[in-house]
Amino acid sequence: MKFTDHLWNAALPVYDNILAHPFNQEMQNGTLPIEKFKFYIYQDSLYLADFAKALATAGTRANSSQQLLDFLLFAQNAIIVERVLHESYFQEYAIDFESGKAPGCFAYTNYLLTASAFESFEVAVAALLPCFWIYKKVGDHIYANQTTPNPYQNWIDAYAGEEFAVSVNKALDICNTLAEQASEITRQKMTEAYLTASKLEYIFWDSAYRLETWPV
Ligand SMILES: Cc1ncc(CO)c(N)n1
Ligand SMILES: Cc1ncsc1CCO
Repeated sequence: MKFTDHLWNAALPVYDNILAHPFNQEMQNGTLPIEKFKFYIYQDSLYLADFAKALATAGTRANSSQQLLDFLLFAQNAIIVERVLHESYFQEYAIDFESGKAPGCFAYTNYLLTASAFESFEVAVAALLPCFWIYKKVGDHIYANQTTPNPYQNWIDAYAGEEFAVSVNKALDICNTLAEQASEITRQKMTEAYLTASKLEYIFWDSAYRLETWPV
């Protein structure tokens, strides 16, 4: 069994809860209120900016120039995706939030930045993997089960698309290669990091659905 199969099994309950979350259910049937989508897009632009930094930071500790290049390309793609959000949704929906990160986004980005800088490369990769893999799985699931026409079609297509799949498969391969050469303790830490980041993915969607704010 591949290490990533083990990771998938470990976080399966979290994934099932992500699919069942009203944000994704309503995204799938096209009824998600637009204020919630706008809030999500704004939070996601803040997320992607830090995610790009985390990917580049993790890359600096890669074991080979190929892995460094892969992570730098992921970082570049995350910046490109963030810019597309600004050029498309921010214009279309006149998004003009100034509130900054909600607690869910804050928790997730800080976790990824910390893991990418202060954990081993192996653990950093495991922490960054749910951003790829869970989004791909959720995108594919929604694409296959969606109501058509759907106002969120562009978003769905981006994550169900073939271009994104290439990056996801590359990240999975790197994670498996690292796990094969790692000690059992490191593999346990990788599983822990993967689980934490998966739960933070859930928290991120839940935060958007609740239009989460900070206590005053
Ligand atoms: C919160 C979050 N996780 C993952 C992705 C996909 O990279 C995204 N755009 N946003
Ligand atoms: C995982 C991920 N999400 C948005 S961009 C990116 C890197 C893909 O190359």
